[in-house]
Amino acid sequence: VHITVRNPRQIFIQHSNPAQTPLRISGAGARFVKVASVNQPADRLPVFGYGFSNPPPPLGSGEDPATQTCGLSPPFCTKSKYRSIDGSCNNLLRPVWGMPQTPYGRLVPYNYGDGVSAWPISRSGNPLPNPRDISLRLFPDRQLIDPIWNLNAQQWGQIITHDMSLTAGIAQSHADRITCCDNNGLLALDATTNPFCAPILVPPNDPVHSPQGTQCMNFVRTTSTRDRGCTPPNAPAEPLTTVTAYMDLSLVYGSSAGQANPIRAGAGGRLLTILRKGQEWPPQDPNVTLTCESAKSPNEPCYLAGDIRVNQNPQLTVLQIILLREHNRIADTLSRLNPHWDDETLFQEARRIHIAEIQHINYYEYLPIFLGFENMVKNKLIYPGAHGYVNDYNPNVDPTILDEHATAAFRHFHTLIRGYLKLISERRELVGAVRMSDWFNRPLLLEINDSFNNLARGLTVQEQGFSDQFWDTEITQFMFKRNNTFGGDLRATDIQRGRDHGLGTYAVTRAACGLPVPKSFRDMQDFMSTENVKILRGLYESFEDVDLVVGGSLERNVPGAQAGPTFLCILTEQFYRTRVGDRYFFENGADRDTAFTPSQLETIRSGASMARLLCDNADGINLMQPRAFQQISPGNQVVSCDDLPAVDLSLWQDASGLFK
Ligand code: HEM
Repeated sequence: VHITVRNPRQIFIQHSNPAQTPLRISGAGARFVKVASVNQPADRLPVFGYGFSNPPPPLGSGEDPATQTCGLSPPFCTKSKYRSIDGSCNNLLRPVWGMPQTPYGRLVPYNYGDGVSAWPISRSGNPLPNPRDISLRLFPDRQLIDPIWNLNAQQWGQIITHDMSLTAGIAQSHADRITCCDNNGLLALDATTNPFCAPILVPPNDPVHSPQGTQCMNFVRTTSTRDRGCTPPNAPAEPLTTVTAYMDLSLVYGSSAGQANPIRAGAGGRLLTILRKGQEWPPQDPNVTLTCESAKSPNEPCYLAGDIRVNQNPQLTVLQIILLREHNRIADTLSRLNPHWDDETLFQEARRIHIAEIQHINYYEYLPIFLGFENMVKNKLIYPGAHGYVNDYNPNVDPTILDEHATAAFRHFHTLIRGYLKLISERRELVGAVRMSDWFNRPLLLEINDSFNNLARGLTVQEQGFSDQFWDTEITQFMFKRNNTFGGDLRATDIQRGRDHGLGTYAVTRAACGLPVPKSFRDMQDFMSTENVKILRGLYESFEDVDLVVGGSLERNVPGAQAGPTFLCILTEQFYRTRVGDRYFFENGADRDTAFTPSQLETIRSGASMARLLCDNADGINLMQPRAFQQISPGNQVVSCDDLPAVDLSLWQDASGLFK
């Protein structure tokens, strides 16, 4: 069945039997008819289903690179075969696009209380409903699990997130730099005086926190262009992101030379590792007490990587380590094939192959699960079965991460999180489980006995949570609880962050997506359940006040996808831009200096898979199901890792010495 959401912009989703969907996904086990290579004219506007074109101002029309980087010196570009570490010069005409320390992009105008930076308010001028109250009433814990996809699908989403954005000035894992609400849940002196403070107040009827006497949860506002003094007086504050926007594994390699250099080994093109009990682990963070605040001793493992969030939760850290080892595995193989290559060539070539593998996994294996296969094909996000290059790079498409994506739509997938993590043996038997909140910011767990391998297998065996309005209490009652009985609430934080960034409301964003716009609470029943609309009516004064973060998460999922129409619109737009706005996207062959050879591209397409990534980089994993984002099932049984296709790195052998 084709589902068509109303004109002029449309979402097409093929409603297919979900059990069959995975068979359509590329990677291991894909069956596609080959099509010829695709050439998109480079100067076309993004002909994308939703029609957001946001054409950039013509060059020379006052676009000032210095303001775009908020005071940092604009980059000087030389054309290179390799991506820069900070994303600069990916777009040769607009070299700051996608760089760290630049503002998030926007689909709809800012919605601050005063149009500049003040906290958003309701139409009537009254405060918006309390975010913790909204969380308690609309996002409770029901433990509904996904029948098809495993925890790896959930966890990989966080990897993609960390590759794409990071709010400036916010720790997102360890203690914030400003205390608006102290560790005992009491309002601090700064709460009312520090302009960065917007603590989440605990409502008096909070069944969890009120009896404890907890008044608040800490919340620090994101650093914006105004805070850095690079916005004119009456222009809206633009929140900043601090990592590269590109899908370039910045979480592995860092987003600046200062981050990248300390994690490089300086020989063999490798990243730095420490050998313990015969396995490679990331280097130690020099500031254990700050970074891994839950560590009981400064000698506990606390990792340093390209992203400051690396230690945040055990399964995130498992995947970061898998990615670190994959880089070194590629570098070691290249070094054997090409003994004449120096450290820099080996590093850059390994990085380039690694990024291509992950882009392939992200677009052809992961995203179709959440955005819907047909939706991605129709909107030109993927070209399944393509043979040869897909030349769709468009220098007019800005790859900057949209605030609506990072602060609302992609955060919806916090709903998939499971609070207890299963430990699974090689025989795929349950050997234990850990509670997430016992191990936030404490990666020691991974090095206890065989936990790393057990957790990695657990990712592929345990079910992810269902994509719905139900959230696990480990992240709504116990997040970063440290030594306390209870902790923070990620859902309330997401709602508060949306307001902090002045996101447009739910109704305004629906309009921007070309979706039917509600004219009353009652109209909202077309997109969400009557019970939820009733609760919304009890919380908000007007349907026009409903936050995007809240309304978007309550919509019924579009068949074949794991989000409602509004979030699907935003996600599809973002991942379109991320692909088409990246000159180095792995399928792009328009520029011979940066392209893979046709045979290299084919081996990435046929050999890179999530299953192979896990097999190759966890010592104890010798068996894996081919579709590693999907639970083990009759059509997806574990097989020997040796039977899974692999990327043929011999195609990078440089016998002629021409490479260097
Ligand atoms: C156990 C898993 C996870 C935990 C504990 C977690 C926790 C957090 C926290 C604490 C923040 C910052 C909140 C704030 O202060 O605004 C955040 C941000 C975010 N999370 Fe998660 N998260 C998890 C998994 C995921 C997953 C699976 C996704 C998506 C598939 C996701 C998407 C995002 C996004 C897009 C942001 C905003 C990033 C930025 O621009 O800074 N997270 N998460």
